[in-house]
Amino acid sequence: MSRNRIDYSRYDESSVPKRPSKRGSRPRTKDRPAHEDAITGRVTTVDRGRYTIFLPAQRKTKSSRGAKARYITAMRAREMRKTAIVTGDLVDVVGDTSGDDGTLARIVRLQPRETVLRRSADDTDAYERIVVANADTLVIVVAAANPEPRTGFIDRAMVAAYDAGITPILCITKTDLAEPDTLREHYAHLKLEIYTIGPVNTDDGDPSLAPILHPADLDALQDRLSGHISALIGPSGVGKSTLLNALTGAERAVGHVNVVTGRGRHTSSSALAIPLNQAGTSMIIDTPGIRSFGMGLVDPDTVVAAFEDLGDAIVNCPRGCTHTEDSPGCALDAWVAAGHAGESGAQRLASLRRLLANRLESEDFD
Ligand SMILES: Nc1nc2c(ncn2[C@@H]2O[C@H](COP(=O)(O)OP(=O)(O)OP(=O)(O)O)[C@@H](O)[C@H]2O)c(=O)[nH]1
Ligand SMILES: [Zn+2]
Repeated sequence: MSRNRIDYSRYDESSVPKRPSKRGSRPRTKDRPAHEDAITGRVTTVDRGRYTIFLPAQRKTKSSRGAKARYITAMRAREMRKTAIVTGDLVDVVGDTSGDDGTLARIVRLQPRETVLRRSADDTDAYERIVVANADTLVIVVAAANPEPRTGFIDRAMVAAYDAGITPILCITKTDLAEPDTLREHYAHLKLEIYTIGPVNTDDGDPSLAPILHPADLDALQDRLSGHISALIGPSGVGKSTLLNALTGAERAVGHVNVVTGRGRHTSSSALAIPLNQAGTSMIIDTPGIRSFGMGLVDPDTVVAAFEDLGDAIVNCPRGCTHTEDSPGCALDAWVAAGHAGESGAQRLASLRRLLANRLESEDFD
């Protein structure tokens, strides 16, 4: 599908072309530099020029001895110094890739990104910077109560996800404190996938005890996240750490290293990817310190196109149509009136337009 996308490179030096397809990931032979022996891993976190990289387990073959999953620390090779590399990036590394203490490998290539999430510009930085690469799922975490869920937050996170080509899912925590029904209804027409998470030790227990999350709730979410690279975002206090610990706790022995950072406690404000399996095909990416996703560059066409029963309508819209209620000649109204979006098409369109309008509000996450 070809869309008129904004040229992000004008805004952010760290942009790289999106990967057209899984197959096109190898650079063309004429461009392929040396380093044929490089191996590929995923950046799990970045701290002051040092990249922690998860190398998945490699099966033993005739030409290779195989290897256990491990973390290594690397820096960028000289020719990569101007290339921004973020959590979630797939990189090719050479040098000492043993992961032994004190070793430092070199990143010689950045693989094309499938998706990017940007954090918004703020007082300290005028640019929307890429903070997570290659996530295919965005888990939007809100509490049923304490703090009260805010639909504005959820809406903007959804728009950021759709714009980035990422599937958003909603995870409602603290279901012991309130029924999540109102939220469910609010999003029913958008067909947003919703998971609920509650504790087994409700109210009557000692409030100083950490909540133990319900295994059935966790299983359902874990199943959904398996085989995916998922970024987690949520306002402060919703129980994100509790959830992350529950989801990843059982897997801390992966690769026999501290799976959280590979190197002790996580202190940088960079996003942090936590592998859930040895193959590195399932990961959860925590996004601490990211208050909101960058939406200054959101393309309304891309967001509408994410809705399969509405996206086809917009070829008939005037050039530059923003698809809002007051956009003159927006073809979505006629499309829905003609029944192309089904019986609840009107509500669905209203919900979509609410998303598009809410993205322009500059409210922070917390
Ligand atoms: N009642 C109830 N409390 C919970 C639940 N999950 C977490 N909490 C409590 O909510 C508070 C916040 O939980 P955290 O896991 O620290 O939340 P967080 O989202 O990581 O918060 P920040 O660190 O501020 O970002 C803690 O006191 C938890 O014990 C739950 O399911 N029910
Ligand atoms: Zn339109």
